[in-house]
Amino acid sequence: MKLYSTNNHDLKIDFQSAVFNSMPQDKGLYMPVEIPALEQDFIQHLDRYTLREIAYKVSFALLQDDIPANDLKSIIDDAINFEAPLHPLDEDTYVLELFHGPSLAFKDFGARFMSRVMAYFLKDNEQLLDVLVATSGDTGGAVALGFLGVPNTRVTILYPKGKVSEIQELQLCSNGQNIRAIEIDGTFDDCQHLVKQAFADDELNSKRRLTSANSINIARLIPQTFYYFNAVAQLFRKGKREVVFAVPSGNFGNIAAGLLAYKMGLPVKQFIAATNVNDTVPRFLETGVYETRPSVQTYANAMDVGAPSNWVRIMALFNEQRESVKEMVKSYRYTDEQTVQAIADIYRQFNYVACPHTAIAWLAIQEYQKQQAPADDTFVFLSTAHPCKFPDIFPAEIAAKIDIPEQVNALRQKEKIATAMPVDFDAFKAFLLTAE
Ligand SMILES: Cc1ncc(COP(=O)(O)O)c(C=O)c1O
Ligand SMILES: N[C@@H](CCOP(=O)(O)O)C(=O)O
Repeated sequence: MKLYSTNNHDLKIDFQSAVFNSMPQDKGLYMPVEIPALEQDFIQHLDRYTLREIAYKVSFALLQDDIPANDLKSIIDDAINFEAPLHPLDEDTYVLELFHGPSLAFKDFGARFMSRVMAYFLKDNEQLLDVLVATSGDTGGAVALGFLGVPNTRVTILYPKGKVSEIQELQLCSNGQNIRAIEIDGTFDDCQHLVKQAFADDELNSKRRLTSANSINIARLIPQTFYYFNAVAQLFRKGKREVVFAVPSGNFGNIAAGLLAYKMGLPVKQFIAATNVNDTVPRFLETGVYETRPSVQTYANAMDVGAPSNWVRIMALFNEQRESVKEMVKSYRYTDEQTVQAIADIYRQFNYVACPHTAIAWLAIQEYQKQQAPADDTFVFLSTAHPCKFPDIFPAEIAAKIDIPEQVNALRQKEKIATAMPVDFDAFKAFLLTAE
């Protein structure tokens, strides 16, 4: 697969280079030069395939020139070793549960695939790979588990102090080995900015081999297409064909992957990007003005992103045409009060406990339904994290219903180890240069 920079269409590189360089020097993002259309026979008969078979077919269409078929299959089988089931709320509404991986968030798809792809490409005796990741809550934990013990790699996680849940923090800060955490006295956007500054710093790049495990890295995006195909496969088995996906969105990597799947031929009627009050994208779609703002802290903390890095990819998928994006992507925003109310409503109506991010996607479906003429649609909202990661958000009655997975009980026994740091690039650079 050849990739170009969204800031310079003449700059083209191969997949392996894009994985290790993660971001072009011109600060664009890498996108496939050509998006392969999947065979109609495969699309029409998705229901015949398992998640892993789908993952292999989709990734092979993209990466056949980069990773031999058998190696790709081994990577998939190792990385995607958990399911993404659809849970019915009613006849036409389903939750796509993406939290059955080790870190209990959808990030496991991207992080596990990416770590295995990097390990595959890394050669013995190469310079240590410094993997940087900014997190607003979930990415860091998934990346930590994805890279834990991977030889020749070292992960540095930056997270905003006081803005992640206790369980998320333990997932970031209790790994040891080749994983270390920095607690930044700022917002997620500050963390993301520090990481981007590191990639642009000549001295740092001459002395360290840096790469990103954020969704700016194309290796994170590809595996996130798998579960959209697999959701449609599950719906086909139920005889359902017209699907509307609602995606809780922050950095817009998840929905960008859904739109990539759509461009590869996945039949989808509509995407809905649901945000909290960090509403850069819904404002842009309404007004045409793309204005990033400092992020605001909310209950859906992993979506507290004021400058969503993947939006440029979505614009690129639609040839920079806002009107075309608007046709395929509706976008609505919600406050914390609405989020808490939605959690209670979902619980009361369906006896289902949704995390705050997931609840926002459900709200967006309600809004979309109000605005459209009735149709024979099936609604799928993505559940991006296990509710146990956010125990403080739920009223006691609902919290009591949450099944706590074994790995969370084990986490609570562990010690938090993190380096405290202000929002100061010099301090971050010194840390990367001096620490062994
Ligand atoms: C639980 C959860 N929901 C939603 C999101 C938003 O996803 P994206 O940043 O891909 O838009 C995130 C973080 O990325 C998350 O951790
Ligand atoms: N919501 C994310 C923020 C990082 O986004 P990513 O798209 O780069 O993974 C998180 O949970 O950390």
